[in-house]
Amino acid sequence: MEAYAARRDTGQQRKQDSASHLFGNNDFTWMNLKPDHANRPMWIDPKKGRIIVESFAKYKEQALDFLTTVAEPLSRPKHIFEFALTPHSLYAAVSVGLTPEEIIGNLDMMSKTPMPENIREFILSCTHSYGKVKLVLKNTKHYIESPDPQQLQKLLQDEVIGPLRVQGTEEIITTIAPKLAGLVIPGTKNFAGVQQATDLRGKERVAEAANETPAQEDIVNILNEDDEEEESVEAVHSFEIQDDCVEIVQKRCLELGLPVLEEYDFHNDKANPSLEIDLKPSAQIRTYQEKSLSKMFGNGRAKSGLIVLPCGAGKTLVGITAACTIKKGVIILCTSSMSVHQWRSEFLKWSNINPNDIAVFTSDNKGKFSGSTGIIVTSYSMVAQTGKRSYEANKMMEFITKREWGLMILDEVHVAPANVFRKVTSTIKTHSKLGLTATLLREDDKISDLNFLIGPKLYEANWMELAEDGHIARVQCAEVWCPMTTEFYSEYLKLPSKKKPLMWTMNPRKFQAAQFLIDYHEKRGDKIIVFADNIFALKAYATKLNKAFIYGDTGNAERMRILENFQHNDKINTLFLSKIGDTSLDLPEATCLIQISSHYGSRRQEAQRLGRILRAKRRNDEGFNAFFYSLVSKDTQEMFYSSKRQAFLVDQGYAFKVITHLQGIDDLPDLAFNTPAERRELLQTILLANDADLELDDRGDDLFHTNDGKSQAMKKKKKANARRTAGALSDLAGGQDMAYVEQNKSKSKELKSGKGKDVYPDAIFSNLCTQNQ
Ligand SMILES: Nc1ncnc2c1ncn2[C@@H]1O[C@H](COP(=O)(O)OP(=O)(O)OP(=O)(O)O)[C@@H](O)[C@H]1O
Repeated sequence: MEAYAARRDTGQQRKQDSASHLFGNNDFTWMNLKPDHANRPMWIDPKKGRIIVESFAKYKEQALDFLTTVAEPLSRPKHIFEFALTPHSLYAAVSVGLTPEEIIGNLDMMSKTPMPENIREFILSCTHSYGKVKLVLKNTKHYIESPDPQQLQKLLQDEVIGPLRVQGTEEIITTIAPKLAGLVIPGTKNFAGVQQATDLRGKERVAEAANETPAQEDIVNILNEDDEEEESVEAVHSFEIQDDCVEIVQKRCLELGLPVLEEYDFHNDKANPSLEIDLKPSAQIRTYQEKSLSKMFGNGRAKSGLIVLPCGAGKTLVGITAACTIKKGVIILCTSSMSVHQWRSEFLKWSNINPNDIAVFTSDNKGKFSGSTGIIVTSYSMVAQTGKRSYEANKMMEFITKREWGLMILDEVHVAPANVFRKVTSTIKTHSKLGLTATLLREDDKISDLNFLIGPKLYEANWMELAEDGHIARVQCAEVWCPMTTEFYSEYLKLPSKKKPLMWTMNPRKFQAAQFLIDYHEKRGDKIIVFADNIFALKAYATKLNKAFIYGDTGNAERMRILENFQHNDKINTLFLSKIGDTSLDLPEATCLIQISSHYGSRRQEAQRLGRILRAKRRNDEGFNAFFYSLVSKDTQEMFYSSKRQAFLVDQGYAFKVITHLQGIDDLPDLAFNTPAERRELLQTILLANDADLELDDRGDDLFHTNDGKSQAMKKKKKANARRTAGALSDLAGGQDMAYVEQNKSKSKELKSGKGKDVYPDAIFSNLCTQNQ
């Protein structure tokens, strides 16, 4: 993009005034405003292809709708939204059926200034070859298909792709490809509630259009245009490629500037048996779910790609509706066996699928469906496993790999490593792939792999919009700055960098802030999750404050007992969790999060943790807000990591308030580490901490993770190295200081012994929630 800008942005006449120097190279006053610019919602930066939308503009909704299809959302704070045109976003736009001319025309129409020439060129150069080549699966064979036979000849002459054509097959096959008129997705247009909403939106737009200037009318008309296409026929040409080389061909085509689109003409698939499945009439798809699905099924075929919706926004129902639309065999891959069972029960809840037609494949269950086709729900690890399998597991894998699937749903796509996807997508033959995730963030930068392993991003929801509509909770975010005590800070400066994180986590002022916030929110009636990656800190905080905690080594039965108490026992309102609680944790009772230690600058972890309160049960109570606090030790490196972590959420429109002093903290009775002696003792403990104490919980970030053989072995090895015991702590601390470790009996132990197991009936619990509104 910058290269285009450099070529084009020369010698433009800038209007100089007294403020011009403040804008430097970003002074775009030379661009002429259109006469009716006030009615147009956006600006296009001619240098970087960035698009700025005024959130207060009249047609912002239509502009956002269109931009979600053609551009990547970068940031969506309250008043200004920023998008970027990128090769990937334009690829996604073409894949949902937009032509380069439509993209340019619509952008130009909505822009306050004429479309910059270099942006026009950029769009044309990125899109002229997109959509020309498709990957199609027919009768379990893979074909490269194109309406242009010359394009295929070029590919056949390519040194990488040429040899991958299946020998002995016709060089180029020509067939007729019917194009379908507008498709009706079950549940999105058929159901009464949604139909009414759609009608209403349509009427509002027509009424508005009656009072528009010509330019506005254009915007309304073009954006309201349906995707309907005339029934037409055209010739398509194809050649067959070897099944195990699909990825090589896809990668090579991308290098040649011909990204391969995967499309499935499921209406005309007579080779695969149809599945009896429909959404139940009670299932009403929400507007954003409908929008995301319309990107997948835009031109009557199923396109492979990624749908990004925040935690708790209903990705499962999106997947189920996709399955009900395609009505062929479906395979679903999840991150844990817990979610495998959740997916199956959600299918039974939302659709009329016969329970015999949906089976699960986990280490404990190897069921098959009874009919000629059906649904299998399994986990990535079951399919990608490399070691020796049991006889039944082998049979099951054969059952899965020997057939052709209509749809593969990949849940939580950002979590599994790229090589696992590679294994899954290359061993299972499927016509279309749908990846679901809350964030496309990976700290290992492997996210771009998803683009050709699964497909482009088809839709990304706006978190703030969903919160406004009550689909996810509104969250108030705050960063609490905790000064280091003098003695801690002078030691902090001297310590080697690997010991510093423990110092900023165990900072006594941070401890006090956590204690105060827990007390404050418990009194408000909140249920609080405190996150600490460092296990030493997790145990120290929880023990001192007499709260329950769960980390990697907590056994399954104990985890369940603690979680159950947290949900239903009004005496257990705070739960300390290591990073194993970052994902998959469904605790809609939780309304407040406090983060005391985290994985450095991980934006993904920050977003996942916030996700734990987005589905708060009370989200639709009037005036309800959930709270997310990040406690940060002032003047330490943690400040830097903290701002890095927040970047993604800030881009989603969350504003982090900085709290430098917690009102009333000094009046809290029994404030921990309030005397110099206590603080000195704590400092001694930290200075003598061994390497194991510095470790973060690396037992995966899934609370319901069931360890396979390998991770069990790792677990044992870890245990042998770790020397973290109460005894060690007290030994180091000296006589009177033993109080620190032993004075409070662990809440977790209390729960284990059954003492705290006082499960209140739901009625009392919900009464408690409303009282403390
Ligand atoms: N259209 C809808 N109508 C009613 N309820 C819905 C709808 N869509 C989703 N839900 C409900 O919202 C809740 C969250 O849905 P789901 O578990 O699919 O979210 P998710 O996006 O997968 O979240 P996570 O990323 O945390 O797993 C569920 O209780 C689900 O039943």
